[in-house]
Amino acid sequence: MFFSLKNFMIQILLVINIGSIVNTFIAIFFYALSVKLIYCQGEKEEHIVIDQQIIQKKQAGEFAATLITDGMIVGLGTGSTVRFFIEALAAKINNEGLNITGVTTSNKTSSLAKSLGIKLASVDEVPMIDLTIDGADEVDHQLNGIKGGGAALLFEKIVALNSKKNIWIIDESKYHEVIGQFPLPVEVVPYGSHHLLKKFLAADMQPTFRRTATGERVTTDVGNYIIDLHLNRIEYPQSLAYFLEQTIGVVEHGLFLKTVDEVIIGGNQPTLISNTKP
Ligand SMILES: O=C(CO)[C@H](O)[C@H](O)COP(=O)(O)O
Repeated sequence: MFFSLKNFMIQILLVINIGSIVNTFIAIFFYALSVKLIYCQGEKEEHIVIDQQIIQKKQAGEFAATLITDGMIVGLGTGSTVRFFIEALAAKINNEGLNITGVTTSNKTSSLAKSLGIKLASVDEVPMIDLTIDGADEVDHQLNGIKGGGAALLFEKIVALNSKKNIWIIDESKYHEVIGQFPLPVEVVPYGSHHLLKKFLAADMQPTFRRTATGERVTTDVGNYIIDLHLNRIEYPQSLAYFLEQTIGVVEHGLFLKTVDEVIIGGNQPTLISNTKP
């Protein structure tokens, strides 16, 4: 009797244990399923946001092409948004037989424009550029901008400063109250660049050398390095620009202040924001 009661108790305990193990597995299964569902949902939303950005870039680029008229000398910026503009411009030149001269801001843009048959000249071969269409990485409500995500900031600034009018084309995710979320690119001479990095580090600017996917330092079209400053919020862009311009070894920085005349934000009806500041 004693033995059979003991056996009975063991059986009960086994059943309870097996039950709890099964329950644990079921719980783990449903937990994993819910994590996967949340993850997939997040991924899907991220894709929708990215798709939306690409659509707006295309809308802004194509709208900018409608502003180009016969005989213009046109500054051609760099980047994925400008690519849409250049493609639309090349089609317009072909369809309407326009005489357009492009002035490019990078080797990448030169190759693209040449491949599409756009006539090119260097900035020194033209008296003045009529209109430059470029992208931007971030723009604030005063139309200060951060540029250089494509490492072309030096030529972009030279072309912008030699243009009668500058227009940036962006998607709405780049338009913020204050700039600084996008890391600020600073183009530096390789010689002494480690000391510059330490200087920026000491100034709490969170600097990093920009690197390629394979880990090499990114070099610009003229062989300089890019140091990105992770500042998060740039409250006083003018003072920061002044500090960087006084720093030996800095060739150029990505703060484009009082440069742009209009910003086009892509949309079904693109939004045009004019710079009203003198
Ligand atoms: O400044 C730039 C390149 O130096 C680009 O204009 C900027 O990075 C925007 O690029 P995208 O249109 O690909 O978002």
